Amino acid sequence: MSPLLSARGLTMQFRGLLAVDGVDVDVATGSVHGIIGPNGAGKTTLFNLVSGLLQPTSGTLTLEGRDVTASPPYARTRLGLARTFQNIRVFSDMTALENVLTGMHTRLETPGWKALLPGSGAGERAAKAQAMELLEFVGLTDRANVRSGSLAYGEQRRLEIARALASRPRLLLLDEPAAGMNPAETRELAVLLRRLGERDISLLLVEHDMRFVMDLCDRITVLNFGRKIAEGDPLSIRNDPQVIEAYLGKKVAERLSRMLDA
Ligand SMILES: Nc1ncnc2c1ncn2[C@@H]1O[C@H](COP(=O)(O)OP(=O)(O)OP(=O)(O)O)[C@@H](O)[C@H]1O
Repeated sequence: MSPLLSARGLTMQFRGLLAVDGVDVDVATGSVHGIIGPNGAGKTTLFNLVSGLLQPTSGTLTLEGRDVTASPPYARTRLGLARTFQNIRVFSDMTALENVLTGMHTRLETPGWKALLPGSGAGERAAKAQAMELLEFVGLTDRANVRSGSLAYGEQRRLEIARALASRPRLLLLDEPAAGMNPAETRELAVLLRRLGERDISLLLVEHDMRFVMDLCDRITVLNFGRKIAEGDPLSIRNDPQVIEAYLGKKVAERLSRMLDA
């Protein structure tokens, strides 16, 4: 089966700096794929290239076999790509339900926000029912009519995911989904993300929380100084000497390896 998302030689140069340097990545249908790497490795830049916020200096990107290298973000959304942001972006003055309805505008004939207007009848009811189903899926049914700005942090993150799901993505990009969460919220999030597979949604995520990444991902790509230095399942990545060295520095990695060998 051809990959859902495929990057070939993806490169992004900011003036003299190669933030992403000739990266090849395939995200398989049905997989949870993590991107990790030390600070400044190029993870966010890679993510912005995939979602279309940045145009690569060179390289190609295909989504289900279609070349989307030059497509703007909204066109990628129509083709099945959705994302959440590191700094949660919900509309804090809208209710949770209204936020999810805004996420439907890419695929509804009656845009989500219009469905909120009185008198839009069947369209309004159908859109609300779908939005409520998504709120139920993320565990926020009883918060539907609460102003989003007053939700707890972990709830806002789940709301952002519900809104992203409203565009019916095939691939959901999550930028540091566990950032700022307490351990209980992180565990709940992992359970929720695993259940996305039941909906035929694949995941590509950037994350610093190693335990979260190792527990959740089927496959991990490791970047360092913009280059891909390793790729594989969590166990092989955990034991990869180049990955250990990238995180710990050469000297510490060598000392650790000597200690483990002794
Ligand atoms: N718009 C930009 N202009 C110039 N340089 C940039 C720009 N965006 C990122 N960079 C540089 O590109 C490199 C990669 O940055 P990026 O934010 O992609 O790394 P990262 O792996 O996401 O880091 P972190 O884990 O700290 O978020 C860094 O050296 C960064 O300073």
